[in-house]
Amino acid sequence: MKVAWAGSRHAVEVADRMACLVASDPVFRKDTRTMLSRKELFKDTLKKAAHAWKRTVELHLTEEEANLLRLYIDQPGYVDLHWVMFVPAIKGQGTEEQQKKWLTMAYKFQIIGTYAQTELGHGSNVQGLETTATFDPSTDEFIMHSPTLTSSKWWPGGLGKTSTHAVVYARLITEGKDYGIHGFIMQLRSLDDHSPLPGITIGDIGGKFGSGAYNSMDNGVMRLDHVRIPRDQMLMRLAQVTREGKYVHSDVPKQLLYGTMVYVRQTIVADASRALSRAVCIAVRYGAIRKQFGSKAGGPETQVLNYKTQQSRLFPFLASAYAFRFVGQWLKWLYTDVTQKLESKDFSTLPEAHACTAGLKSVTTSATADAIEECQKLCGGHGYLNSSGLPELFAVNLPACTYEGDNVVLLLQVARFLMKTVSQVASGKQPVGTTAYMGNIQHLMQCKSVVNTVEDWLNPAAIKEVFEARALRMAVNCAQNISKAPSQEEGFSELSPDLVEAAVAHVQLIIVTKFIEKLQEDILGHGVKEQLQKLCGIYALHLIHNERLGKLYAQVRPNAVALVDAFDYTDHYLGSALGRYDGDVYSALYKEAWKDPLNETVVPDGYQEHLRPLLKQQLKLSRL
Ligand SMILES: CC/C=C\C/C=C\C/C=C\C/C=C\CC/C=C/C(=O)SCCNC(=O)CCNC(=O)[C@H](O)C(C)(C)COP(=O)(O)OP(=O)(O)OC[C@H]1O[C@@H](n2cnc3c(N)ncnc32)[C@H](O)[C@@H]1OP(=O)(O)O
Ligand SMILES: Cc1cc2nc3c(=O)[nH]c(=O)nc-3n(C[C@H](O)[C@H](O)[C@H](O)COP(=O)(O)OP(=O)(O)OC[C@H]3O[C@@H](n4cnc5c(N)ncnc54)[C@H](O)[C@@H]3O)c2cc1C
Repeated sequence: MKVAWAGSRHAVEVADRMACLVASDPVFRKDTRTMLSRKELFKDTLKKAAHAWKRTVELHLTEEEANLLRLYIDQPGYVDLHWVMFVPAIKGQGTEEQQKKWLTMAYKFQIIGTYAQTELGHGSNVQGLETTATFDPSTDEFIMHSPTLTSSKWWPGGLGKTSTHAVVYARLITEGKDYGIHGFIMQLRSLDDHSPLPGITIGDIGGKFGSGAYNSMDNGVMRLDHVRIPRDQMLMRLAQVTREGKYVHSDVPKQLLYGTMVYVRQTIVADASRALSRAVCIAVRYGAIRKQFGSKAGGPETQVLNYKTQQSRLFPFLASAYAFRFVGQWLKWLYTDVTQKLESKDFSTLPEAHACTAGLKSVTTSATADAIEECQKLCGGHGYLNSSGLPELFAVNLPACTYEGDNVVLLLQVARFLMKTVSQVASGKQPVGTTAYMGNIQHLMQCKSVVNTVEDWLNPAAIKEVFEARALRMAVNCAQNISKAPSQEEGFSELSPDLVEAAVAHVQLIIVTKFIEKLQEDILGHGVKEQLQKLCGIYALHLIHNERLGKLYAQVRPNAVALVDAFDYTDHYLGSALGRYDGDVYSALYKEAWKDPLNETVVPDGYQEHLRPLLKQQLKLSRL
């Protein structure tokens, strides 16, 4: 099962090696992270990032190994933005010459970069950004400027205190005309003493949700006051400004400007499955250890995992973790395929790639955030302790519902794609890829489900047809209702809640389909495929019909702990007293409690000042 989860034997081996490297290095300790002040936490992040880089160089780690090392350190920081957004933005939007110049420095960490798109006034509406980049032909430079308070860059990770450079998104103005949003490389801080360059005001935007968690990241604010940069720092793969100031657009779709977001959304699906699997691992292992009430008077107490209510709340998350993992692996393949096509100037699959990455990012991160919260409840009181690992896991993953595109805004993008596809089908065009099922409209609009029993849900053809019919009927229903509205735009706006539901149904169909396709592969190991078939059934059925699931849960229960062991997480990475591999939960909880700064003294600070006078006062009053 470990191989099925990881994707290959090689993936299991390299992940194990990197996880152990991190777990065995004292610099990467994280058990007291939630007790650090913001300043201490930030400094700890700087230390860990520098140490990780030192180890990467010393051990000559490959890119794959270095990425895993960063993942297992498990502490958001400026390096995430550098590798996940700054480098990909230059790769996707820079010319070969620009890539050579900037990536050479970025790969050696001679510069640290971030992705500065969002502003105080606009995040979702990228076309509404206000920062300007005005070309000055007299000096061959762009003047980068924040004309209003709301144009302040706001949120970019690593911007606050660390980044030396950024890809900054701004409105390109040349020859008096506004050509809309483009990317520019800017140096922000001195490479000698790290002070901001003239004209740049820069800082951290302040503490965020939860203790520890995303507070290790210095999300930043930046204002630009007529800062000049050379013309060749405009990213010029998609469009150029000539020496004379002429704007020239390449013959590529302008949406490629959004390419970095497509790339990152795809990686976020993998992150979501990992976060969900960690929460499920904690809740399942703890559920096997925690006992409450006896079945008979004097008999042994019951493991809480054996309660049917516990199973019906938890096993759909277990199934979802596997479902998201497999769809994430497929999405990575899709992204690679689209990128290769783009390189040979085939842009035909770009809209589908956008819809798939946007939709899957949205559905998987929303489900993951909800599930982590529920796992806290599934662990009872102990789940609410920081030492359970769940509060921090929740706080770190909650913003994934917002960053890289608000989840509702992204589902509306999927809905827009679906409405276009429905209208193309109506005019006789055969849809392809993940919308190919819409071509089967006559049948799917009328067919009746052949699913009657739990066993029917293990029949892939039956499952797929149910999900196809549901997604298609919801999309067609929306399209019909939009066509009755005074205008397309008004109809879309009025029906947006229904459109979001239709988009979710389409995305869930993709997830179910990719799970089924995974089951058609050669899967080694005794009983592994059978367990995955049950999980696929649970994932599909829990979205449609909760009542019939009890039988499947009972079949999964004997292997529940093994199914989470297959995630192959070290105790260090899981970071949970409740989810420990050895099950020694109570000693761990007890030991963790004594690490809290409040326990440094037996009598707390503040006793003499506040508590003692109060108690004495009350004592005096009672004696009167
Ligand atoms: C150890 C670490 C632990 C935990 C951390 C875990 C993981 C960390 C990993 C990664 C993440 C790291 C850090 C997070 C950092 C976060 C960064 C950010 O948030 S960056 C900012 C991201 N911002 C957004 O996503 C903004 C969202 N808005 C948009 O994308 C667009 O504006 C929107 C699509 C909503 C609207 O675009 P617009 O042009 O205004 O409108 P329109 O709808 O008309 O679209 C026009 C046309 O273009 C098509 N299209 C839109 N987007 C894309 C795209 N990306 N690709 C291709 N095509 C696109 C759209 O469909 C339409 O097409 P048609 O005209 O209909 O054909
Ligand atoms: C932790 C974190 C890290 C981030 N890192 C970065 C970074 O590194 N670089 C960067 O540039 N940005 C970053 N961001 C910013 C992030 O990309 C934006 O916050 C995100 O795109 C959402 O935009 P917004 O904040 O403007 O939300 P808004 O668009 O203001 O959303 C507010 C509400 O309005 C709703 N809404 C908005 N538009 C519509 C619509 N058309 N129809 C229906 N409902 C709508 C949304 O659903 C939401 O409920 C980060 C954000 C966070 C939280």
